[in-house]
Amino acid sequence: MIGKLNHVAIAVPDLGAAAAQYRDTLGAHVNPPQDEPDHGVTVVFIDLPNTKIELLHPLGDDSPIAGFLAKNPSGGIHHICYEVDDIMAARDRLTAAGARVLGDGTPKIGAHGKPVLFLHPKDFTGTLVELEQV
Ligand SMILES: CC[C@H](C(=O)O)C(=O)SCCNC(=O)CCNC(=O)[C@H](O)C(C)(C)COP(=O)(O)OP(=O)(O)OC[C@H]1O[C@@H](n2cnc3c(N)ncnc32)[C@H](O)[C@@H]1OP(=O)(O)O
Ligand SMILES: [Co+2]
Repeated sequence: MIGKLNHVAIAVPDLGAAAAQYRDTLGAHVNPPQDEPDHGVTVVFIDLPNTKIELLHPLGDDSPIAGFLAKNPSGGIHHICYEVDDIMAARDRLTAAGARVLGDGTPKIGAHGKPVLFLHPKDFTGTLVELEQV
């Protein structure tokens, strides 16, 4: 069911500083910031030869990553995103297996304009998993 690793997301306290570090210190191709109000974050995608890094910063008062950054003020790896062919079939398979799909189970449109879902970290060895239909 899960396919390629689409991205690894890192929550950061200072988006500009983190983007500059990836651009200048690590020499990576850094894309401009994208506000994603529907998700409560601003994201910066960094293109790597085999996947992407997604830098995340809270947007608005009710960001789902605010708690994570409060617990990890220097930032940290927030989630990993796997690609799936059929997100509804994936959701139904995961729900049947007893995994918690976050929200009401209805995919949202993510930063790449594709449907995404999130799975509770406590059900996947302490790791927040995002699925993106490609
Ligand atoms: C623009 C879309 C973009 C894209 O790629 O397209 C995105 O990726 S948007 C990314 C931001 N959106 C989300 O993360 C949505 C899903 N996340 C959530 O709903 C919350 O973050 C949630 C429910 C995972 C955690 O929320 P919160 O921290 O407020 O809840 P708790 O404090 O109750 O946490 C419960 C429990 O889980 C641990 N936790 C929280 N976040 C993470 C994490 N990222 N990785 C691992 N573990 C996490 C937290 O420490 C609690 O554990 P406990 O042992 O009980 O302390
Ligand atoms: Co993501």
